[in-house]
Amino acid sequence: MADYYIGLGANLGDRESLLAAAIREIRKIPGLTVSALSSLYETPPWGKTDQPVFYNAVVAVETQLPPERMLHLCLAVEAKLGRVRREKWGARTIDLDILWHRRDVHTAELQIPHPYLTERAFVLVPLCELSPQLPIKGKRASEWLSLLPDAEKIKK
Ligand SMILES: Nc1ncnc2c1ncn2[C@@H]1O[C@H](COP(=O)(O)OP(=O)(O)OP(=O)(O)O)[C@@H](O)[C@H]1O
Ligand SMILES: Nc1nc2c(c(=O)[nH]1)N=C(CO)CN2
Repeated sequence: MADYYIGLGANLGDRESLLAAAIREIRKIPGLTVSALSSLYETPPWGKTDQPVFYNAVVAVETQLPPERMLHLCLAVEAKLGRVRREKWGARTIDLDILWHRRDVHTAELQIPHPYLTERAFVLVPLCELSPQLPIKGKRASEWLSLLPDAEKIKK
């Protein structure tokens, strides 16, 4: 089990290069190690379905950095890679979400586990590749995934 799991998504531009660039930027952050990378997945848009197909992946991170600092570092990586916020759940060049941390966080700015984690096969499939036993809200990650009907639409 890692200290953090971070979800990466992109559905605009060169999606594979953008995810690779985001992982490079995360690796550059002092005081942090990326200990595992999931496969890259092609995933149908969730939530707002009239937008391009996404690429998604998850990285496992080891660090003592606190969650608020991790959020600001993730937002800085998004800004560096040209993320423009237009609409909720809309198309984006890059999105970094803090999916899970060793301790839960519930502040105005940050919710960990990520509020939609257990509803999103595009997150749970790569997360389960890394850590199927991860405890999330009283169940294992793999149990949450088994409850989702659209898991087979997530392709490596
Ligand atoms: N676990 C989390 N990881 C990242 N951002 C979070 C988290 N919890 C709350 N937030 C807040 O969400 C904001 C980012 O929202 P963003 O525009 O990326 O939403 P979205 O990607 O469209 O939707 P979603 O958050 O459902 O994936 C951040 O500025 C942050 O304050
Ligand atoms: N497949 C997929 N769908 C999404 C994604 C995403 O990363 N992948 N991100 C969203 C908002 O964060 C909304 N919908």
